[in-house]
Amino acid sequence: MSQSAPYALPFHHHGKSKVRVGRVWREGNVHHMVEWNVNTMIDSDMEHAFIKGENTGMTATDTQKNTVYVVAQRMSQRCTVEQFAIALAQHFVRTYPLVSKAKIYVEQKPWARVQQGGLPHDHGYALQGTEVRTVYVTYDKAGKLDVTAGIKELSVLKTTQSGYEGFLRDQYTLLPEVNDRIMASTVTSTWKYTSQPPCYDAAFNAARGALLEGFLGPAKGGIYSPSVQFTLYDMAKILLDRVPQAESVFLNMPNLHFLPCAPVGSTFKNDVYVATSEPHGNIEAVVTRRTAAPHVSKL
Ligand SMILES: O=c1[nH]c(=O)c2[nH]c(=O)[nH]c2[nH]1
Repeated sequence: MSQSAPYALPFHHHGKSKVRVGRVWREGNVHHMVEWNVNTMIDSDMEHAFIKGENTGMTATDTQKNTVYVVAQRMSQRCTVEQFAIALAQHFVRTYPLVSKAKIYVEQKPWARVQQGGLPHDHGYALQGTEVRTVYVTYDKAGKLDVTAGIKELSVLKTTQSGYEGFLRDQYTLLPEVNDRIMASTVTSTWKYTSQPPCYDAAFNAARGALLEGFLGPAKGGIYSPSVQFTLYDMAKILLDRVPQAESVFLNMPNLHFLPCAPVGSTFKNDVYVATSEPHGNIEAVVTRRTAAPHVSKL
């Protein structure tokens, strides 16, 4: 760094946000489509741009955006969002000498093939739910690859098998203790892989299934939740059981309150609720294997 620079620049990176790409793989009449929202970020030796106003050697964010489409086209075989993010990160590090690390975050929109008369449609998709599949990949010059997969805003609700009792009471506490309430959340989770699973899609589906099972329990009867906290830990536990390549699970769980309602002229009869989204509780934790380093990530 320049001797004449009056202040240090301990951190900088630059990238392009929200690059939206659709990718279709046409296998005869059967087409496969994904939609990705890509965020690129690169660490590079570009102090001179900040301090001296010299852009020599800089990989412009416009170039990064263009590269998203180039690498999407290069993925000639159907691929997972993780494989795409890895290819993109490796491209930046391997192509540009001044780039020391690429950090790629991608959200996949929940397009799902429509079933028509019991048959999968050749080329027709519908949006499934609101949850988004995510991946955050980093790759550096030393060849260190980190893959953190996730799901954003998986909306879940159960009408019973949830309560909240035994908490501290003082002059500020109004909340009654209950052993039967509605529990609802939009779960955001990320899990970091120590090694590559045999199939990223299968690992994602297993993780999603684990989160749902931890929240809801078995189809018949469900499972009792004494708090969002306990359920969160259970969800992460099942995920770590089912996905052996995952080492650390981050979970963010808003507690979306359904408030018992007494309609005018009546009382609460376990049937009518005021549905709310704000204010909401917010419970967050990281659960890891004993030997693993935690990753804290809202991505
Ligand atoms: O499961 C819950 N955890 C809390 O921490 C909390 N706080 C609260 O008011 N209700 C709940 N419910």
